[in-house]
Amino acid sequence: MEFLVYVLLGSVFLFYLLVRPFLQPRKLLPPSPRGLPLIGHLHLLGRQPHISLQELSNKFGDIVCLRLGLVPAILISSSAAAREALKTHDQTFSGRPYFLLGDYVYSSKSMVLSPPNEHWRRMKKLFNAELFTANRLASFLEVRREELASMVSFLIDNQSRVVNVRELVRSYTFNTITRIVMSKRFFGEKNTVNEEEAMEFMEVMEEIIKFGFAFHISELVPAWVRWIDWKIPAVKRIAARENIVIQKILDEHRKTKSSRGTKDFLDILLENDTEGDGGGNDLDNARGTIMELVGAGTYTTACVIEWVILELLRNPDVLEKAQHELESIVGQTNRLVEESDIEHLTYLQAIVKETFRLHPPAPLLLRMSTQECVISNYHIPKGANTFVNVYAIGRDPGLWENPMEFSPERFVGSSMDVRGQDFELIPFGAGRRTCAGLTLGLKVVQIGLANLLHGFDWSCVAGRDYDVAESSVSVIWPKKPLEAMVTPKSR
Ligand code: HEM
Repeated sequence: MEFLVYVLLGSVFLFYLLVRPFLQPRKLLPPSPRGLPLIGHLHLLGRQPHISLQELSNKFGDIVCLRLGLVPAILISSSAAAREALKTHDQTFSGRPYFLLGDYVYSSKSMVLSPPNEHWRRMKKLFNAELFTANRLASFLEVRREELASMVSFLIDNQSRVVNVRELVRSYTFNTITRIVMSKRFFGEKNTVNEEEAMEFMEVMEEIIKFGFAFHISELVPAWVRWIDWKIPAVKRIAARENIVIQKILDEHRKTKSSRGTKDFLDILLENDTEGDGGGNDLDNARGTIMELVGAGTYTTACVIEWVILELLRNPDVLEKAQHELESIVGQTNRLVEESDIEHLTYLQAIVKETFRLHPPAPLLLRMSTQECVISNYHIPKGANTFVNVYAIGRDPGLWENPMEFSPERFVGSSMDVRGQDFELIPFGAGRRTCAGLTLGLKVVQIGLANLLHGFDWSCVAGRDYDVAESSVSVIWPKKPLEAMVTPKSR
């Protein structure tokens, strides 16, 4: 008898398990293309994922459900859905996907790659209260001026020669950011490091960026099987190399402390390092953060300036208008354009916005849903890697008239901005994971450009292509490094 009761209860329980999925209200997932076993939709990403994903959303809609390996993913490609995700559900989408790099190279002390954990919150507070305040940024005004002057004098010395614009602007943004972050200058005559050290730093940084932008098996499987990733030894080697480079910087930084008039970011990070071992040896926080700040702040700013110059060479009427504005606001003088001039240079600001619209350096925002939610009536599962396609939004014909045309005029008289409030244009992201260096990044771009355009005439090099093909790795540069003829204005 007892046995029969057990059998009956067991059968009822089994029946419940079988029918349970049908009793619950069905959750409507976003549409999804047909995937392959194991890899899911990975093969659809191609060499330029922002473009492949844009094509996918043209077919399947603003929100698409994907699977990358065994990890669920969501693709968002409209400004309305981006607003819902990054504003209405800001906290839910404040996660980042898992990156192998974050675990090993940054010892889980990355700001950019961390989930919204205690470490990230502490760093965010420090960034907002100490590093990126208006006063702190003002304390580096002279650094920015010196680097502008140095770029200008390089061009005067090399006038009427073909200039490699990528090298020129990369040196400018690199020197500016590394001086602010750690009082070091890597390029040019007055560099504070020797060539070998500069090469090593750049190589490590590029290795990290390249590694970070590739997919690795551990990023495509559940957490408990990440150990199978055969790239772990490679990432450990990169971490070891990075450690040596950073340790050198930290040792030297400590020695030169008394000679620094202004505190740099590293000084502040070290003063606030309560997570390290306190003995001045570990300093994981500072280690990861300085490399990240340099990585996040240099290539992005340099590539925007390069895209602007390329678009101006393709659109000489826009170039002429920008130079005309500069002459009328700054005057026909040989002085540097100052940061205080920028607010009056509205056409220049419109050019920068238009370039961000067509060529956002980071075309995909990478987030992770930290809990379930509903967007545009679709169910979004917890733990979904989420791509917001900033590139597709910037070229959406439903939002922009003649979206493929470079036309800064569309921003003249418009209050639309790049600071994360207008979801049609979010090159710096939006919400709580928005770019921490937004204000600094914009300053470096705008003032760099203003001086390049005010002081010099620009023209194409005969026989060179000036198309807008894009590179396929890391931040999105023009495919070929831009070259141009640059002549100082005769005044
Ligand atoms: C034109 C220049 C720049 C562009 C276009 C840019 C773009 C971005 C984007 C798209 C993100 C991800 C935002 C999101 O997920 O919503 C980001 C994050 C970040 N950026 Fe920038 N960035 C620029 C300059 C800088 C500079 C100059 C720095 C610092 C020196 C910086 C530091 C960071 C950091 C620390 C994060 C991570 C924030 C977090 O995860 O909480 N960026 N940036």
